[in-house]
Amino acid sequence: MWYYRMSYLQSRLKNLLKARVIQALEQSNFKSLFPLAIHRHHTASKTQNCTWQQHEDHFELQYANTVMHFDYVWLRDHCRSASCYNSKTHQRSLDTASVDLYIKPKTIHLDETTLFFTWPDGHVTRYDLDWLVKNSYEGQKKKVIQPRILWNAEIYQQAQIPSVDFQSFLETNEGLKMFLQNFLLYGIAFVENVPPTQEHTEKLAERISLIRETIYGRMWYFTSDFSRDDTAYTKLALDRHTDTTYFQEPCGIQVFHCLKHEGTGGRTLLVDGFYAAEKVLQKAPEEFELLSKVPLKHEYIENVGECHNHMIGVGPLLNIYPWNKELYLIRYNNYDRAVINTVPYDVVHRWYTAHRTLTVELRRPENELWVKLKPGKVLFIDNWRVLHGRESFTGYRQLCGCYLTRDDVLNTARLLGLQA
Ligand SMILES: C[N+](C)(C)CCCC[C@H](N)C(=O)O
Ligand SMILES: O=C(O)CCC(=O)C(=O)O
Ligand SMILES: [Fe+2]
Repeated sequence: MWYYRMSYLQSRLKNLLKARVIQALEQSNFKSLFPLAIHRHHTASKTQNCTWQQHEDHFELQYANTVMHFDYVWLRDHCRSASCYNSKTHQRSLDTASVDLYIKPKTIHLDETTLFFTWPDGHVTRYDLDWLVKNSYEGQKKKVIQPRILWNAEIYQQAQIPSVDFQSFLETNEGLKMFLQNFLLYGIAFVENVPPTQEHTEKLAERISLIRETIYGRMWYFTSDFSRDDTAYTKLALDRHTDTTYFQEPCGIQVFHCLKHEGTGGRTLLVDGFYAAEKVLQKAPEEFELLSKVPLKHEYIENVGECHNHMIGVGPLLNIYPWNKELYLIRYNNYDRAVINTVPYDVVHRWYTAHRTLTVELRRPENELWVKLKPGKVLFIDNWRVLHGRESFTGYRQLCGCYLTRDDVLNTARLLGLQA
């Protein structure tokens, strides 16, 4: 919690200082020096109800049931006029460092749904009111970046999500879009009737993304042959985990295709990490907070044959966007978690308590979705959200797959009109 307190205190201190400064200014009659002290404007028209106030250090706008606060530098920086912004490349041309940090508008006026700011040098900026609502901090705070359906086994099974057919995935935008929509909502999705070869699996992957090459290769192909220093390359059971927690940026998506299994066992376990984390948030919010604030290391050390690797990734178990507290990444791999030496003893004890609470949620049998991967059925897993594991097995089992770069999967989804 000490991470949290530091920044909280800092911001309290800042606010206190700000209040003091304003008080001091008012007491010594400095107010008259600032002609813009506070200007209130009420504009009620037939179509919109918009009110604004010009404060000393920011612009306050009420519109579409939202009270918004805009810094003047921010407003000047976001001018979309032809000289400040290239709307063809969608890039800023304005040199932000040339803006006076104490800039204030000379005049402000509203015309229909557009606000006009005239700056001291005469430059005019137009802001569409809806654009401001959409891009204000207050507007963003109320929104989720990624809509999701959190699930346990029953919720997932009841949803009866269809698998997408290989042909329709490769050849139609509808097939691909349906697949991606399900993938974004649930964090897992299946493609069926895939010819059981590495080449066809690669084709699938390339349809939605770039393949993320790692120390395991580009497309990997593995059996229980101990070829690498990792339990994945055995017949042992693997408890739920996310992969590559020891990368600074864990792989975004994992693709699995079981090409062959002559034997018993070997089912795949899937658990929605965000569903479990949400339960922790409801039951013990301070534990959720701790898991999202305490950074830890995960580590991969290997010395086998030609493979010499030492990877270290640092980050908290739960990663959230600070402005809306939305979860976007869970790192959970008890096998690969490194020595904890970055956390003082009293915090570490509370961290273990929080880790236990999360583990209890992740291990509830009702949260476990078990599937048997078969040749022809390819599974895509959001490795930032859904944990996977496997049952021990007998006999010869061959799995192929790859990791995908997350940015490129999301890019494909956005190009198809999905929110991602
Ligand atoms: C998928 N593939 C077999 C290539 C890699 C396995 C990586 C296993 C590692 N312990 C981790 O969880 O990251
Ligand atoms: O063998 C399996 O089904 C999965 C093993 C595993 O966790 C992995 O390869 O990442
Ligand atoms: Fe794994």
